[in-house]
Amino acid sequence: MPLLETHELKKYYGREPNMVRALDGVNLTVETGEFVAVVGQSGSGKSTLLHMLGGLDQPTSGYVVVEGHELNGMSDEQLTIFRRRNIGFVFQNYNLVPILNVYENIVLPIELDGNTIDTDFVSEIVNTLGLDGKRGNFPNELSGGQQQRVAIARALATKPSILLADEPTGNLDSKTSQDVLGVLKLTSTQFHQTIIMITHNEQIAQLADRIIHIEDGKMIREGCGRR
Ligand SMILES: Nc1ncnc2c1ncn2[C@@H]1O[C@H](COP(=O)(O)OP(=O)(O)OP(=O)(O)O)[C@@H](O)[C@H]1O
Repeated sequence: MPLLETHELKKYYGREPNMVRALDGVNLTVETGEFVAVVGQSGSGKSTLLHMLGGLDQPTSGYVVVEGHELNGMSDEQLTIFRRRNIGFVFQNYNLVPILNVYENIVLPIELDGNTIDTDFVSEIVNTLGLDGKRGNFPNELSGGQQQRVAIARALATKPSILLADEPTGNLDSKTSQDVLGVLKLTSTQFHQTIIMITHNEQIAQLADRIIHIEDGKMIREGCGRR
């Protein structure tokens, strides 16, 4: 069974004659441990797809199955819990909590779910992501690249089935982008973490195992990255 599967996924906004077909019949299958990049131009439907995969929004028709759970049948409350336990999100703007330090930001989702912190695992993440010396720092004391590392660490801390990254290097210069992408790649190999990353940048997408091109809400072709 694939880790994630979509079937004829559609998301339409508005009504005819002005209806926007943001997603128009996407059939996608992702296996455990894969690093998949979804590439497309602005307005091609990338964010809409990611929102559907992460249960942040409901499709017009079609469905998404993650680890055997069909997201579309879930109530908002069930979805919130499902997301917290199964999906790690990394956004362009980091979304860190400014009044919490690095360590507190990383373990926050675990605490919100009422779980005991696996301190060995969190330490492994913190060390792997090069944040050991920054545990007590606050987000405003970190560079953009460091903040994104914290966001990635936070996403990994709950051991999610899937990490969804939405233009994770969109706010970073090219050198820092390479650094953060290296961290994502390391995450994929070291923790065997399944990752779906969206980007408009072909070069960035090359880092993934598999590249899916999307245009006008449709998957137009698929290829392999450079690895
Ligand atoms: N809430 C909404 N209401 C109406 N139209 C929307 C809404 N959200 C997205 N769209 C439209 O759906 C299409 C796909 O948008 P989406 O944000 O998924 O594209 P994208 O590939 O992520 O673009 P970008 O790279 O610029 O973020 C666009 O035409 C957009 O204008």
